[in-house]
Amino acid sequence: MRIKLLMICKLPHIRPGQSVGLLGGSFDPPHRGHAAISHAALKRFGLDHLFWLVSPGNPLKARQPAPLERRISASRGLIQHPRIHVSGIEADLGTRYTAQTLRHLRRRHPGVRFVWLMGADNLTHFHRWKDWQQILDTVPVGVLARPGDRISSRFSPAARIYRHAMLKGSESQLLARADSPAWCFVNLPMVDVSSTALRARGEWSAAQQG
Ligand SMILES: Nc1ncnc2c1ncn2[C@@H]1O[C@H](COP(=O)(O)OP(=O)(O)OP(=O)(O)O)[C@@H](O)[C@H]1O
Ligand SMILES: O=C(O)c1ccc[n+]([C@@H]2O[C@H](COP(=O)([O-])O)[C@@H](O)[C@H]2O)c1
Repeated sequence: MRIKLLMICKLPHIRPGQSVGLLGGSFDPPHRGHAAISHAALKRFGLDHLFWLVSPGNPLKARQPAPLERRISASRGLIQHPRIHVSGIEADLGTRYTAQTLRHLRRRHPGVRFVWLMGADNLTHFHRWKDWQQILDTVPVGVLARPGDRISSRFSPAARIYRHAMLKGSESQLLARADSPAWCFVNLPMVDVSSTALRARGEWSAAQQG
């Protein structure tokens, strides 16, 4: 039983020396914006693999998301790429906070270069996350531009406090192999879509079609 649990709690496909992006999110529902930043992150940060960590629930959001199985299945329907994998690893690990998830994954995958990925809106509020400085001090962070937050996020408390650790967009290929703290903001053609807007329009099931 214990052996089975340890196997489930590992991310498949990855090996020491590889660089692996982690995009955590509610994916309630998944949409084109998630796909666009994933493709951009693979390319701009030179990642070998990218995992969507479909979260049991954002610890800062009171609203209960749709059932995890539904969000995972919709995510798998939306993203089909040989190096992008959809996972419910946080539910398997029993973690909810990103710092906790990263601690588990780094322990279980020594030698793998994890990169935490997020849209610019999350950089704006990053200083409210549990152990946010520990995240930045231990794992490179890639931030993808998002409509509405592209400029303001760069003046957020986390961005200001860690300004010394910022790589230029033109240095994005260095991020995965950089010593922490290191973070990099990349611009990309932005996709103005959010799960909130899709839910408000009652488009949850149509979202898979993008
Ligand atoms: N259109 C987008 N452009 C850039 N980043 C995005 C976009 N949509 C989502 N992201 C990023 O993807 C990650 C997961 O996002 P999430 O699943 O919360 O989607 P969301 O559209 O932000 O949802 P909600 O509207 O419910 O907050 C977050 O880091 C978020 O910043
Ligand atoms: O660890 C935290 O304190 C924390 C606070 C807010 C959000 N997160 C994570 O950030 C990711 C994006 O969340 P969301 O709800 O914007 O999709 C998701 O993996 C959440 O678990 C994590």
